[in-house]
Amino acid sequence: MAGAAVNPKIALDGVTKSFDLGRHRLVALDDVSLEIADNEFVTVVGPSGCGKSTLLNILAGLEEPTAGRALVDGVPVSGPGPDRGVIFQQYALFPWLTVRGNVEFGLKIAGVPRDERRARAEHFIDVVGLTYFADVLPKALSGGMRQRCAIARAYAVNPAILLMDEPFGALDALTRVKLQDQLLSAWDQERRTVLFITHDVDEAVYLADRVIVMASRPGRIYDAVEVDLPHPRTEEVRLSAEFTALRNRVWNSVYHQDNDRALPARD
Ligand SMILES: Nc1ncnc2c1ncn2[C@@H]1O[C@H](COP(=O)(O)OP(=O)(O)OP(=O)(O)O)[C@@H](O)[C@H]1O
Repeated sequence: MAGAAVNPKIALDGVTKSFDLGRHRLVALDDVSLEIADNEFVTVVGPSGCGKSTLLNILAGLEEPTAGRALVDGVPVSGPGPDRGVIFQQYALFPWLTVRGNVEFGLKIAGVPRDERRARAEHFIDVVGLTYFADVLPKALSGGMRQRCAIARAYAVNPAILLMDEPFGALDALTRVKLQDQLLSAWDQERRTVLFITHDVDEAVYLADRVIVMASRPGRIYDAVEVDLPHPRTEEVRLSAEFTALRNRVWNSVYHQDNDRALPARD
């Protein structure tokens, strides 16, 4: 099993997911087992179609495995829940609500009283650096700012787990780097268990405690790379020889995959 924690926050136990495509059956995930510790930041990289989103959707409770189990705190996932905040590439903000309104929305649904709602929203709007934009509508925000708003909204409901599916994929390189730093600084302040999907190997290494590399046909875990770079992650870390070595290691694992190999299961 890739990563064995004592009491894992998240566990995938022999998860297989296949889709019926009429005359064919597509195995999107084949016997995937993975454990993620509480407050661990795990990134997932791999070629297009290797099942990254399927894996995240199963954990989010949006898809059901065909075989095997997804567990959170030892309890099988049976649908979406407030313990798991999900952030997709397309920031799904309500266009008719201000930044504050968007961030408060989930709290309102959760029945959080007005004053506490306000205070919590304010705090997380601050954390993502949108203080001066709290009262504007999403249409007045740039793409990066909208994504920061989505992050504040996910953080505000205080989920123990953040599931992020290429959240910075649509952004320019500079905004992306800034959001990576902001996400890490938010994570340093308010630790969460994070599963973060990306196509960007540098991003995967920079953010993670551990990078999971997947392979396709069938989708499976191919490699797991521990990232022992210091925190806080700074530009110095990003430019260090240690970072480059890890990045090259992950790059090789993603782009020079040996089709017969899969990470052997640990006992
Ligand atoms: N609802 C579905 N019905 C049929 N096939 C699906 C469905 N969802 C995913 N698949 C297939 O499962 C495989 C894995 O898809 P998935 O989106 O999980 O891959 P991915 O690694 O996230 O890809 P990408 O990096 O391109 O976003 C793909 O071959 C895809 O076509």
